[in-house]
Amino acid sequence: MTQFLHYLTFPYLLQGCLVVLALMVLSLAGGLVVGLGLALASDSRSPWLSYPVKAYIYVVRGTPQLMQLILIFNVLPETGLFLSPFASALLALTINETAFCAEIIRGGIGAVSRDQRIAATAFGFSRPTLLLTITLPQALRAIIPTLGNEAIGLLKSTSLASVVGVSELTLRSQTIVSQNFEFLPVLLASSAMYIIMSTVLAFGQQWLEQRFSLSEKAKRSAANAARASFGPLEGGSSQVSEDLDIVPNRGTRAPPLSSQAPLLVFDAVEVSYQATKVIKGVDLTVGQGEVVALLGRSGSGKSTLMKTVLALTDVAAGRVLVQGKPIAVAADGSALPPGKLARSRAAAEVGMVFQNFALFEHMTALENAMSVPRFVQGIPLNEASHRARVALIQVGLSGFAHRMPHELSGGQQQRVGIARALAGAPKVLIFDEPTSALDPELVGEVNQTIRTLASTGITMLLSTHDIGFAASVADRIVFLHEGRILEQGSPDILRDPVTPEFGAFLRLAAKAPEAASRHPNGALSDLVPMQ
Ligand SMILES: Nc1ncnc2c1ncn2[C@@H]1O[C@H](COP(=O)(O)OP(=O)(O)OP(=O)(O)O)[C@@H](O)[C@H]1O
Repeated sequence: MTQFLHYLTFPYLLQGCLVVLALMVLSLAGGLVVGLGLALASDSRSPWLSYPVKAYIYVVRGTPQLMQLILIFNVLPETGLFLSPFASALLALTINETAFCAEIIRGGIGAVSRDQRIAATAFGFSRPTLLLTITLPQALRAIIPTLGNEAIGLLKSTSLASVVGVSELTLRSQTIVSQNFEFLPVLLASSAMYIIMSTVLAFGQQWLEQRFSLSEKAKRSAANAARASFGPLEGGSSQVSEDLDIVPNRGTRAPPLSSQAPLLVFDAVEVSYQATKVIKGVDLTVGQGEVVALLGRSGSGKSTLMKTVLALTDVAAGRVLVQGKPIAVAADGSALPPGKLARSRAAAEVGMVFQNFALFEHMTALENAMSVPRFVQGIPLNEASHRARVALIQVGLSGFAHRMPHELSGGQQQRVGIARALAGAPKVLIFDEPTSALDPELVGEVNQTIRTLASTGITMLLSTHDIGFAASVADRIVFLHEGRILEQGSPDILRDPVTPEFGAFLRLAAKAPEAASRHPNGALSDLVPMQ
């Protein structure tokens, strides 16, 4: 025991631990930095980039680390590059780490929901901003456990450096043993040192997991909210009513300003997925201040048509104009490159609300609402926060600003989604079936929020399966069937469908009792013909 304790505190072995830690920390850091680049390149759409990177990862992961170490130590001098044993070992370990970290990071990025990335793209986040503010923070949180494992594995792998003469812990233990033959105390002491270092790493991993967990962030946000009250916006100060004029609530809906140029124009739009045409020549305009509701069966193309507004899906023929301009096309008719396309989306002043909310899960309600002013419009922090708070008040969620999405009901999450769209001060709001992912009892609060917004005179294009709601909110109903507009007109067309397809659609919808119960002014059957 005395011998064991003697070696456990033996400076020669402790210095070996420092070499182990230096090798581990430096190669992991290098592996993470290069691995991030490799992860992004391996997911690149360009095969010239992705295939070589995939091949590199395949080869590095498939060869023994010891062989890589010996190869680098012996082959590099033949090319005229002489590295110390430590540098050779560090290079070999780092190369190995790049491949493993690339795959770990790629897995983390893949774990971030696609909906969030689509939402950020729709709002005009540039690719680097999307990566830094949405994808990486969530990916890193997801990979902490795997990364902890990787760090511990790497700590042990540093012992391989002993074969090229790096004087790390294993080599130092062997040196002592070869001189005094005290195998047991020396090897037990060095093993205990490895275990102590691994334990520190495991605690570090646990701390990081805790620190970056969503529930921990929720606790911190709640504590912050308790410390600093919500501020002057709460309680209906005059500042609030002034600020709410971002979207002034006039109580009753202003008539559409049809004399002005339309905000949205769909001109003979066609969209195909692979060989299947799903939008087949749609002509539609949405005037300023108009609320247009798209109705149609599931699969009729409502979401696809809405996605064309922000160029989230390619248009095969025709054009879509927002405020008179195409989003994805340059003046010379060429397609905009990604950076310019993101700026074009941001400049379009379109706010979008998604079927599945697509909230940024690592951000509080306030941060979600701040995201567009802050990361897309470059508005300073204080003003972005102010705008976001105003938007949260508009959707009736001022008391929930510091809640994380997972602490909100579906209806509240969707209202945060609406606040996020509003905080960018859009000219047009697009709602893609905003209530279809909600339990029936939560639909009312979201519909009421949309109705209130509609009464302010903001331009809206919305798709819904809820005919009663469409009738109560829209100036114009548009019926889409198999990618074509079959009928459109005032909500009165709901009482008097012309085409058999629209009649059949309305009868089918009228049979759904939950749809009828959602209609604010009575049963849906009052509105639609029952044949
Ligand atoms: N990414 C895609 N790849 C291939 N086909 C797709 C894709 N997205 C949609 N489609 C197809 O395009 C058609 C229109 O889909 P879309 O989602 O626009 O309909 P929708 O009217 O919004 O339906 P729902 O009311 O169920 O949301 C459907 O046949 C659908 O299967």
